[in-house]
Amino acid sequence: MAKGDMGIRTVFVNDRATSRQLRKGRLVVLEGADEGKSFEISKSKVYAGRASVNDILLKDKSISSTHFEIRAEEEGFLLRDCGSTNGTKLGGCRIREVYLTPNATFRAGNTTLKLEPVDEVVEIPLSPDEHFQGVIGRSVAMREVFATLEKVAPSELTCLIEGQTGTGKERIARAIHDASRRRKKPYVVLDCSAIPRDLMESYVFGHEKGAFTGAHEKRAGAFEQAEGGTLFLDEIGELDLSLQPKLLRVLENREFKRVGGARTIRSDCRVVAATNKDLRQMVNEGTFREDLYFRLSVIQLHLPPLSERREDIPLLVEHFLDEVAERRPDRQRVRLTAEARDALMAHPWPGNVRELKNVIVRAASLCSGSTVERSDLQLTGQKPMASAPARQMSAGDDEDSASLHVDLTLEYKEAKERLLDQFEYAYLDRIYEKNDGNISKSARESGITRYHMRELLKKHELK
Ligand SMILES: Nc1ncnc2c1ncn2[C@@H]1O[C@H](COP(=O)(O)OP(=O)(O)OP(=O)(O)O)[C@@H](O)[C@H]1O
Repeated sequence: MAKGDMGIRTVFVNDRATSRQLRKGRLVVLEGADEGKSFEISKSKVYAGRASVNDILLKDKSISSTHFEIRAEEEGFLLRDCGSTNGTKLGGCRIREVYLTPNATFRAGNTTLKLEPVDEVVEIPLSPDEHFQGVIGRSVAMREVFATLEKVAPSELTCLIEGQTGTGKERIARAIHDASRRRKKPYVVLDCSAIPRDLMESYVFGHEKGAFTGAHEKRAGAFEQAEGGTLFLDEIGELDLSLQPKLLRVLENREFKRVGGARTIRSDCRVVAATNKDLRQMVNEGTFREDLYFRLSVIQLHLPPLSERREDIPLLVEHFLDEVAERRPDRQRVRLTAEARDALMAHPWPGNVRELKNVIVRAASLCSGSTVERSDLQLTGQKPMASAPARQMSAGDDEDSASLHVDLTLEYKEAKERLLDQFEYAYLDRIYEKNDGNISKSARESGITRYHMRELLKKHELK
C-alpha cells in the first residue's frame, strides 16, 4: 500500500512530531453469515471475532472468539491473525500478518472481507510535553498517552492501564490520582496478585469482627480506605472469578458490604486498574468476566515495552541520575561515558523501565568516582535478561528447578518476574518437547488456549 492511503501518519513540525493522523478504513463483509455488513476502522487497533469484547463482531461459527486484528501503522493497515483455529487467508495462503493494499480481500473462517479506504482522517493528538506528573517520555507513544491523560486524569472515569511488567503502569495510576481533584485524598494500592485468595474479599471490602476465624477486629477494606480518593487495583487479571461479580456491583452501584456485615456502605472512590495480561483473551477463555472488563476499560491506556520507544531511554536515564544525586549527601551527579550510553540504547530491556532504573541506580551508586563506564552497568550479555536465566533452568534439570535462586540486587517485582520467567520457560520447554512440538496438544494438557500457548512459545523463542 502506498504510504498515506490508509493507516497512520505522523505529522512533524520543525522535525518534531506534533500529531498523528489516522486515515480511516472500512471493512466490508462480501460473503458469509454477516454479508452486507460494514465496519468503520477509526482506531489505531481493532479486533474482530465472535466474542463481544471485539470491536468488529462477526457471527460466522467458523470464526474464532478473537480471530484477527487490524493495526494502523505508518506502512498501512496490518492484518494479523490472532491464533485462530480456521486461519486468516489472503490469496489462498494462510497468513500470520500482512499489510493490506486498498480494496484487498481476505478470508477469516468462511467469511470474505474487503478493506476499503475511506476519505476521512482522525486526528490523534500528541502532548507537547515530555512528562506528565513525574512520568517521563518523549516518544510518540508516550506523548499520545500523555495527551489522553491530560484529558481524562481530571475526570472521574475508570481507567484500565495495560502493559508489560515494569512499563510504568503503577506510576501512571499515581499520576492520574495526582492530576485529579482527589489528589489530597487517599491513594490506595491493592495488588491482586499478592493477596491470598481466601483473604481477598476482606482486603477489598473489609470485614466485621468475628466474620471468619481470625477476624478478631473489624477491618476497613480497600474501598473504605480509599474513600474520597483513588483505588488502584494492580494485576486485576489475577482477581478470582468468584470475586469479580462483587467488584462489578461496587463499580455499578457504588455500594458494598463488609464480609460478615449487614450494613450497606456507600463508596466514593475512583478506580484505576492495571494488568500485564491480555484481559480480552481472558474474557474469551472465560477466566475474566466480560461485563467487568467493559466496566473497567472505559478508558484504555496502553504502555508499549521500552524496546519499542527507545527515544525515551536518554530522558529516563537523566531522570534516574537526578534521583540518585538528590539522595546523595554531597548531591554529586555522576555522568555516563558515551560507550555506556550506547550500551543502554542497544540493550533489549525485557524488564522495561524498572530494569533500566535498577541498572542506573546500581551503577551510579557503585561506580568509583563520578563516571559510569560501560562495565559498571552490569548488563547481561546480548541476550534478553529475562530469557538468559530462564535458559539456565533447562528441561529435565530437576535439581535446578527445585532450587530457588533469589537475586537480592533486584527490586522485589523484578526478582519475582525473573523467577516466574524461569518457571514459564522450563514448563513450556518440557510440555512442548513431551508433545513432539504439537501446540494444540501442549495447550490442551496445560489447560490454556492454543493462542495463549503459541504466544508463550514465541515469547520464549521455543517456536
Ligand atoms: N515513564 C516513567 N517515568 C519515570 N519513571 C518510570 C516511568 N516508567 C516507569 N518508571 C519507574 O520504573 C519503576 C517500575 O514502574 P512501575 O512499578 O510503575 O511498573 P509496572 O508496569 O506497574 O510494573 P508491574 O507490572 O511489575 O507492577 C518504578 O520505579 C517507576 O517509578
